[in-house]
Amino acid sequence: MPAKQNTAEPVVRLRAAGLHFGDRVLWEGLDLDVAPGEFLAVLGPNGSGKTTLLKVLLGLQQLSSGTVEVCGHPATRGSRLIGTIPQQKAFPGNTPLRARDLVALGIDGHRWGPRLFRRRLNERVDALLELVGATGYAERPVGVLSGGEQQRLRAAQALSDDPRLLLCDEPLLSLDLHHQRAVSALIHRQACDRGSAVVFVTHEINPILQYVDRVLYLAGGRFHVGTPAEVMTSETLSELYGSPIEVFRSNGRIVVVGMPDTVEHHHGAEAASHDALAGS
Ligand SMILES: Nc1ncnc2c1ncn2[C@@H]1O[C@H](COP(=O)(O)OP(=O)(O)OP(=O)(O)O)[C@@H](O)[C@H]1O
Repeated sequence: MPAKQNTAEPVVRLRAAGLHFGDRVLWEGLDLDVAPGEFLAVLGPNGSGKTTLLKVLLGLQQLSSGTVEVCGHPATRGSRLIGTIPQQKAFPGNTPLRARDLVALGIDGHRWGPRLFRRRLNERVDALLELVGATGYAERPVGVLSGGEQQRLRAAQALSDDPRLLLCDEPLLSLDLHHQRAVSALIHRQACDRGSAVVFVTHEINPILQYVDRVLYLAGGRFHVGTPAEVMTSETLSELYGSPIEVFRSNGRIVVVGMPDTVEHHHGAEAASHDALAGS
């Protein structure tokens, strides 16, 4: 049950979704709706399939079983309804783009017509640069910017065309605390004010805890969906990981103790045991 009671058609609809590579099961039997304006955090250890889930929504990865729809249609590549902040990779030093050119690339000019395009494009780019605190380096080549400066531009680019679905793959990596707060607040505003559904992959829930409606936790071929209060508990995480884990709350932060170094992936029929855990 979504935390927000939203009767609108879901932006994301996964039904009986399964994904495996060979006999290695990432997840199976995943039923999940993400509503307009909902902020879903996707957590889980390395290799649990978080980025692969985003690829499925982008139409870049076929499901092994089940169906996936985005805005009522099967997920397809190149959808302009989706904005993405990808996992960070530095731009090469000689990338022939200024910061503002990168943001402008995300904007679909056809919406405004050619005559108005140039002026309104510039206004929109200026507004986005200001939102992410990048006005000061708008004219600099992206290849010479720091990792955090580049990441703020990716956030601006992802929001530039007002996406119905915003996919974020660890977007806070390499941002200092101030800009972590600014970028996560910006993403949250996009959900609240513009009704975008947000799917936010992260290893660290605390910087976004105040914004998260629900968590999809993937681990070892199993998953659990629910509010942070339902999922981030000693009982649920111990069940998911198959070993004792303690979850504490302190000063509004969640502290998880006892994570195993490696997580066994379930294979074939064995993975069906996730059913008892699926809370969606
Ligand atoms: N096309 C593919 N063929 C085979 N295996 C793949 C393919 N794509 C992904 N995998 C495997 O699926 C697993 C999940 O990968 P994914 O990148 O989704 O993990 P993740 O949860 O995002 O991890 P991380 O936290 O490390 O970023 C990995 O073990 C990866 O090697």
